[in-house]
Amino acid sequence: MVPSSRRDFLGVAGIVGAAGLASGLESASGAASAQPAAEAGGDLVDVLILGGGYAGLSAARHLRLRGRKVVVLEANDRTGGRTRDRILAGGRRVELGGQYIVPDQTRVHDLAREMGLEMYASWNEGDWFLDFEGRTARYRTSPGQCLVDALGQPPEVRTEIETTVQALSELYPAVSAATPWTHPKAQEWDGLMFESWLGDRLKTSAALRFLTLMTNQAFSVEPSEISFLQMLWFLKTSHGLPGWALGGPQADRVDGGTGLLGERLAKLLGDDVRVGRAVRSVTQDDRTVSVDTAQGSFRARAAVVCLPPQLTNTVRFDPPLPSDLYRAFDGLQAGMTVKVQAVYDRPFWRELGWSGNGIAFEGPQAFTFDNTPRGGSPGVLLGFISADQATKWSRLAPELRKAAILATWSRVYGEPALAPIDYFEMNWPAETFIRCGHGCHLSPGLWSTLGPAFGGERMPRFGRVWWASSDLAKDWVGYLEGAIHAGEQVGREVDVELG
Ligand SMILES: Cc1cc2nc3c(=O)[nH]c(=O)nc-3n(C[C@H](O)[C@H](O)[C@H](O)COP(=O)(O)OP(=O)(O)OC[C@H]3O[C@@H](n4cnc5c(N)ncnc54)[C@H](O)[C@@H]3O)c2cc1C
Repeated sequence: MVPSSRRDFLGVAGIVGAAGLASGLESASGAASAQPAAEAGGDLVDVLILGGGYAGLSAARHLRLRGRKVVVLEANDRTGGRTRDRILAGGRRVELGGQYIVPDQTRVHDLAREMGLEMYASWNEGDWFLDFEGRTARYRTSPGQCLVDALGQPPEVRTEIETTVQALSELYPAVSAATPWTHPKAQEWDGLMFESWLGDRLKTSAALRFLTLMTNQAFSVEPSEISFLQMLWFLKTSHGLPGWALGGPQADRVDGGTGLLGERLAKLLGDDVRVGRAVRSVTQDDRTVSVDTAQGSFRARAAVVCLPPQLTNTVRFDPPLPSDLYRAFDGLQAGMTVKVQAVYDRPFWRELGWSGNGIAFEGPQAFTFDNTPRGGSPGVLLGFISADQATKWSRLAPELRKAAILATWSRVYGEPALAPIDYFEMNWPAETFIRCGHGCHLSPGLWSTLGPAFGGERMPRFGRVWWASSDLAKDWVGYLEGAIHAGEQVGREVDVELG
């Protein structure tokens, strides 16, 4: 496809303010076929994709399906980004990163089907535990049911929690996922910390603790780190509060793991995926983009940066990024999530009537889920350590952390929980090429001023360089669905511009 008119095309160029860089993609098209193999990196390809997570792989696949020649440059020695499986003794896999998929996330469901993998429901039979203020409650949960009753608190706590969740639910739909700064109250809400908004409403400390924990778990942040606008935007792009964060059951899983799903997607692209290629710099002129790695240079007519976006400024851009785009990326703060898992020969807690799911307000791992692979063996307990708890516990010696985590589980499930046959942790913010948990958020006050740099309805762009990642998606931000959504959207936008 070609831009509908020269004027439309220049309109896009005007948006990115790229000092003339955006013009000329159409003529580069001719140049690509007439003058291939122009430099050390080999052939001039259509599009270089920087980063081989779900966003990068989805963009590459989309462009490949439209006949574009693409090369994916991935820094790590594997693709998949924030997904990865660990293969247990016996060959079953468990997920170390993103794993749960809700029914509405149709892109992941479709991808799993296409890659020959089935989805299955997370385990939710049996009782949940709730550790709160020195008391362990045992309760049953079902879709739509909230754990508030199990807190054992006076009725006003329940009322405060319910009315606050209701107030959020009424406000977030009016915030645009693509252009949150256009809301009439955007500036006011971007200057208001979510913590202050909660503090003004809540009179009981139990309600505040509950809503803080929910924020930590659902979005990997503290209410003191984000503006009220950021919170409403999170809710908008996540389609509301996830049911599990209120004590409902977890979503579905991919049989074999989301790591395997990413591996199959990468396999489709074959040799066009190059691992071990950490991008150091991106240079563009009005015809091509050159990308430099320690293992050589590559050249294309366009490039898509699919890194975790808060790592954008670890790459040198020539010409430099416009100041608003640079500052917008610079203003992204990483959320914190660490996953810990203990493996047992069988899910023995199920025999005691426990589901293997629960919530501990005091434990390092606030949420626990039964992560046993489909088929029921071996038994796996999964814990999430999030936000400030993750920062605090990451500083401690691994033995201390492990002891505290297993102690939480043994208080509920008894002594066998202290003796797993395998135990492992995945600290995503400590990973060199990830450096964040589920995702990231903009520092308070920046949405209303710098938000437009992220492209509005379109993906961010500077000349011949575009961006895509789950954190920049226009829907399902911070989810695998968002990564695919962003990858496909950028694929469409680049394809149109290449003509
Ligand atoms: C602990 C945890 C739990 C999660 N749980 C869920 C869940 O249950 N459900 C869900 O849907 N989502 C979940 N997510 C979120 C989901 O995993 C992410 O949204 C998604 O994987 C992000 O994909 P991406 O392609 O945008 O980015 P990434 O997966 O981060 O990919 C970016 C890629 O860029 C590469 N890279 C970095 N620097 C360079 C460089 N200089 N040069 C070249 N390559 C580079 C990285 O190595 C990486 O492969 C979770 C995430 C975490 C961390």
